Amino acid sequence: MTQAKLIDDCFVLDKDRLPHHEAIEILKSRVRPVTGTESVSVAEANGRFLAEAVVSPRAIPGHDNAAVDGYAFASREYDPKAGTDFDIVGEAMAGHPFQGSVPQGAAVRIFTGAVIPAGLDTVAMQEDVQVSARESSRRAHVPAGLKAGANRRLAGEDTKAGEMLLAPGRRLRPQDVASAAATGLGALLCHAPLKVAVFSTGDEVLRPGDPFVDGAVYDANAPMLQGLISASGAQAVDMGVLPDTPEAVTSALAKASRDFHVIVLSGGASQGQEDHVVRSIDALGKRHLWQIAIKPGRPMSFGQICDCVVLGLPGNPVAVFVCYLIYVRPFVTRLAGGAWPEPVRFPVPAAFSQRKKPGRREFWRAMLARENGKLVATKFPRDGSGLISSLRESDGLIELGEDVESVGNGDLVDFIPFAEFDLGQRQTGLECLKAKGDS
Ligand SMILES: Nc1nc2c(c(=O)[nH]1)N[C@H]1C(S)=C(S)[C@@H](COP(=O)(O)OP(=O)(O)OC[C@H]3O[C@@H](n4cnc5c(N)ncnc54)[C@H](O)[C@@H]3O)O[C@H]1N2
Ligand code: MOO
Repeated sequence: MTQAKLIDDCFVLDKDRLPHHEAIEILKSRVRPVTGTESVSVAEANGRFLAEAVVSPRAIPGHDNAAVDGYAFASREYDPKAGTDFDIVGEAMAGHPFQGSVPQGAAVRIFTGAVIPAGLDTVAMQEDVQVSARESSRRAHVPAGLKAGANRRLAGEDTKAGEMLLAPGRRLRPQDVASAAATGLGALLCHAPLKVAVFSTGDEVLRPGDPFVDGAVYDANAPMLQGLISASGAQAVDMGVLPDTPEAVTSALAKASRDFHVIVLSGGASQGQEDHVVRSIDALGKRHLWQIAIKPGRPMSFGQICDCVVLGLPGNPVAVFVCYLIYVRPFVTRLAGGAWPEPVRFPVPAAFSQRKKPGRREFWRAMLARENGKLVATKFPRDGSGLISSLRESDGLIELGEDVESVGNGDLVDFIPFAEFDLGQRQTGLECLKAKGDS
């Protein structure tokens, strides 16, 4: 008797599933910024998506100014071989320019940031200058060896008037905000925050803090998603846990679709009888994709209810995390007014060997380590999609394309550090790197 082969690998059907690049194309083609714009004070603009270009109305710095505390003089009156004595005729301080004109043969006592008086172009550092008092006047001996223009910061050397500093769509980092603030702009036109509703689903899911019940799991996905969404620059609102009934899922989605730009759900994404997310999207709106040839995260779905985007992620926390970083994050960023972000993939040698099933894209959790002074990637030893420990203990993801069938020791793999997704670094990883050092 021949026995029918059981489907013992839940990914055997991958050939019929949407390839990763097609899923990305669908997401990219369906997306445009959906939020309005608002004027935001420059300090509050940190982390916001810029809606219009920042063009500098002025040159920065506005004047030639001193880079050090010392004595300003005219280089044409200075002998760089022998040094020169100058009469000190006044002072220039930051915010208090020297008033009047500087006579021939004279220098001005000057402090860092002060405007260099007209006619002068060079500053000698005070440590190098000998000052002597002679009758009522004071003289400064500037030693040999200074170049014309030394210790002078030129007007406009940082920024030219009319220069475009920041393009629309940029997510403003502290250094971008500094650059805009330095031009004198008090407020910037930014996109209003994207509002994202976060639902967990499943009769087994309890909220952290609830008393434990046999057979239950605590909701790890919603707090994680809230952190991921905030890290992407959007506003997450926790909408609680939905029970496994079609009525509950459908009515919650219908209501949230009126109040939010995006709904992100976890759980109930696959084909079980208690999995209602896809059926609810179909009933209320339009589904654009479901089932991608990737691991983890295959049952992810994407659709819309009127103008609200719905992203249904699988329940397994690792699948939630990976799907969010690879698909949801760029999508949310674009909807929020940003450019589609591409994380940098760093080629790093593998310090392990492992076979891989071809035909699907895989994302492996990995740690960085140093071996003989070189950075290498080690794979987290276990693959389970429920292992939150693997997310906590890794430094990033190794991305393996559809054609890859195995990774051998020393092969270069594409490693994406979590820092590429604005998720910071694993502190213990850094300590570990330091401890192992290059010794
Ligand atoms: N017969 C098949 N079974 C499964 C398939 C399949 O193709 N055929 N796919 C597997 C894969 S892959 C995944 S991923 C999961 C996805 O299923 P669901 O999205 O329907 O997820 P659930 O069944 O609701 O949950 C899966 C797992 O995750 C736990 N979970 C759910 N929500 C949370 C939460 N908020 N916090 C922590 N953990 C959560 C849940 O208890 C389950 O253990 O389906 C496979 N099965
Ligand atoms: O791919 Mo599921 O998404 O393994 O956990």
